[in-house]
Amino acid sequence: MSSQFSQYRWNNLVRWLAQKGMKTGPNDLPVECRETPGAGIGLFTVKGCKPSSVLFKIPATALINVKTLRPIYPGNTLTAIQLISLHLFLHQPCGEVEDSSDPHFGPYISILPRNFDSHPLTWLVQSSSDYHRALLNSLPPSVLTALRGLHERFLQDWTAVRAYMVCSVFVALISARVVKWQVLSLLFILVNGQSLEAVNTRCIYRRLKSSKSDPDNVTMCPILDFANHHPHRQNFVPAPTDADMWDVAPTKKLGDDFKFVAVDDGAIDAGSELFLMYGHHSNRTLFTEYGFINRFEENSEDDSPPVETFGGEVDVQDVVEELMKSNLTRQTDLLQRHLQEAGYWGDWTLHSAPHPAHPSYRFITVMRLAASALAPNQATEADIIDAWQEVIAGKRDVISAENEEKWRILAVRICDEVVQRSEARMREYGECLRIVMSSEQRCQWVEDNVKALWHEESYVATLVKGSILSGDML
Ligand SMILES: C[S@@+](CC[C@H](N)C(=O)[O-])C[C@H]1O[C@@H](n2cnc3c(N)ncnc32)[C@H](O)[C@@H]1O
Repeated sequence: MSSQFSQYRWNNLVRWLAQKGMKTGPNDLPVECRETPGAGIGLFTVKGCKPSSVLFKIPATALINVKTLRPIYPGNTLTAIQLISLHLFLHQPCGEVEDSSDPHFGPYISILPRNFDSHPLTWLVQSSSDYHRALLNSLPPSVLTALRGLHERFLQDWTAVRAYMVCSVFVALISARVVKWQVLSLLFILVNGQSLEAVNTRCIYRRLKSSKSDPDNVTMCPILDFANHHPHRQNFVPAPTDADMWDVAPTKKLGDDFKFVAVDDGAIDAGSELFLMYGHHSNRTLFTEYGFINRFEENSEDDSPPVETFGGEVDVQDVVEELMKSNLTRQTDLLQRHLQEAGYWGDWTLHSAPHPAHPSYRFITVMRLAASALAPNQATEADIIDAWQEVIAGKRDVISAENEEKWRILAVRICDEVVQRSEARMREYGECLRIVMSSEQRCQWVEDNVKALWHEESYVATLVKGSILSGDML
């Protein structure tokens, strides 16, 4: 979006919010949206804000969620994500220039991004481009697995939304009151099958239902929507509502207004970017769900290498599975069954922080079992499993001192494998993309993200190996 358009659409948004009763005068709304390098649009303060001061309060009627949408689509059984996706899909503006004609949320929908080419889900949904296919093939296996999981969820949501729209068209035809959008949308679905990434990347938790954990407790919220993520510099937060404090559903029909306040441990200077922390997510999750990653930060003081400030994490399930298959051919299925029954299958991760770098307990647990099964001793299968289960149950600390030594050797092998693989893939990567696309059509930011994911694999595995060998990690 050009800055001219973003200013025009921002003014429209603020005017619309004012019509809904929001205080938007120069002394009431100390924020504005601005372009940020590498992160699209961000939210910035236009004047200094005191700790705990109210930054803005969005009227409940301007939020897009189950409470505000259900009356527009009566009788549906869609989830919040599906309902919001449906509404955005039906009212997304065509092209770059037009605005949304939605009578309910038009100015808000008009300011949302319209291009999701940098989001990896787009690469899967529209895998027609050679470049997107090459990027997908370049992802670390654990990232691709997570992305395929997200794609599955996307397809389920899309199927539900589509079924609802087709059904609405038939109902309208039968009652001979065919509304224009319904016919148009049916054509759209049959011809296109559009993607709905906007929803996933822009929803925030909001208590709307009687149960705290109801998945429909999400909302899209104008203005807040421009807040980018920072792994440790969150400077504002949603203010808790009565519903949050009393752990009940909100009493008002559309829920409460949504208020945001500066954090209480520091003032915010004028011109600062306002950051939220989207969660303590690994880069694998940030990349698949939101399309960006936490980057290593350049060290401006001297020439030392960029520093990691977010806690690197690598999922090594595919490497562990490969090791089991090639060394424990006959026992692999049995080990998998026992790990699954005990709830320890998968999610085997290595971490660079907190110091010392370390593998997760789940990883250690699978290593103990694999090392035990690999050991050339007289123990029966039943003995091996019994001893391992006693460790999980806390009845003994370890299987044996020897097993502790052996799993560490295995873990180091896995770290070496991760490092070698990521170094090889980083070497091949640039060449592989150059072959499919000329440089003008490529996106450097996206390619750097993929490279950084590989770099993180090698960085974290090297540190974990160091901790194991030095004995830092007991
Ligand atoms: C809620 S929106 C934030 C506003 C967004 N930057 C925009 O231009 O509309 C979330 C999206 O912003 C981008 N984003 C957020 N934090 C980021 C960061 N730290 N670095 C890069 N992109 C970021 C990602 O594309 C993410 O999916």
